Amino acid sequence: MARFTEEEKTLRRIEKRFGKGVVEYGLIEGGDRILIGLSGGKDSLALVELLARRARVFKPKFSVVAVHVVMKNIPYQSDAEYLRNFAESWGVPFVLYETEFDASTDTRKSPCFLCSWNRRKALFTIAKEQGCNKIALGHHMDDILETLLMNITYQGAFSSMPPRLVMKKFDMTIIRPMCLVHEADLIELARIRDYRKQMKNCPYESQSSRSTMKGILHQLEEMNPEARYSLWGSMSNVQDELLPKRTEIG
Ligand SMILES: Nc1ncnc2c1ncn2[C@@H]1O[C@H](COP(=O)(O)OP(=O)(O)OP(=O)(O)O)[C@@H](O)[C@H]1O
Repeated sequence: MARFTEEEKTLRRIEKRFGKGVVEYGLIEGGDRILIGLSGGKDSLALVELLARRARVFKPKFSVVAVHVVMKNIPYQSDAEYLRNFAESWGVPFVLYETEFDASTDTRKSPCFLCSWNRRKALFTIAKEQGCNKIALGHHMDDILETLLMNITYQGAFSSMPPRLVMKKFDMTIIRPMCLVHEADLIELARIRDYRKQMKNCPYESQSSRSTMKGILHQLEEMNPEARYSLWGSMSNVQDELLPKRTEIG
């Protein structure tokens, strides 16, 4: 019987969960042209690799193109040449898109909100320019579960980031093909492949409540090793009749 090394096992696990997410949530169809948002972080680097490999073997055919958006007014640094070489080494065409926004026009909104809103807008613009019908983002299972816990805790809403979001108004679909891939495996992949770390991260970035939630997710998994699967399952097992419902007044 074939024996696999720990590295091979990690790679096979990632491929398996990636494929399962793609199929289970119907993320890729023949003829798709998918724009990959490549931030330079480990997750979107992995996404380029996984989608590129699948594009080679998947029938019916689909195609991919990667874009890195640079917000010129935010002093973070990314190595665009590294990203270009990385994408092209997987046979994925690479686009660098520079844009900026004026934070003084809306001082009520935080720079992070404005930056991500403008980045999202840029992704839609490039997707249209590149003839893409889908935009793929590098969120993984842990991101989605942390967002679920954050939305329950801070927004009082049972919601998260769906694997597939059809935006009719923009004639565009957002997909998260790594929705079933675990972050621990992506950390391991980054080590195996020796992905280069982002040169300088955004100075405004505050990850505090997200990293606290990451800790809480780990604590839940210590209590119950199956906790992440229960949390995931809860999103498609909402037992409406067992939840509080206000009676209409008047
Ligand atoms: N500057 C960017 N250019 C293109 N796509 C981006 C950019 N920043 C983020 N994205 C897309 O949005 C996703 C979520 O962004 P987020 O900032 O949460 O991730 P990240 O921590 O920067 O990096 P990663 O998810 O790649 O490790 C990324 O995985 C990527 O697909």
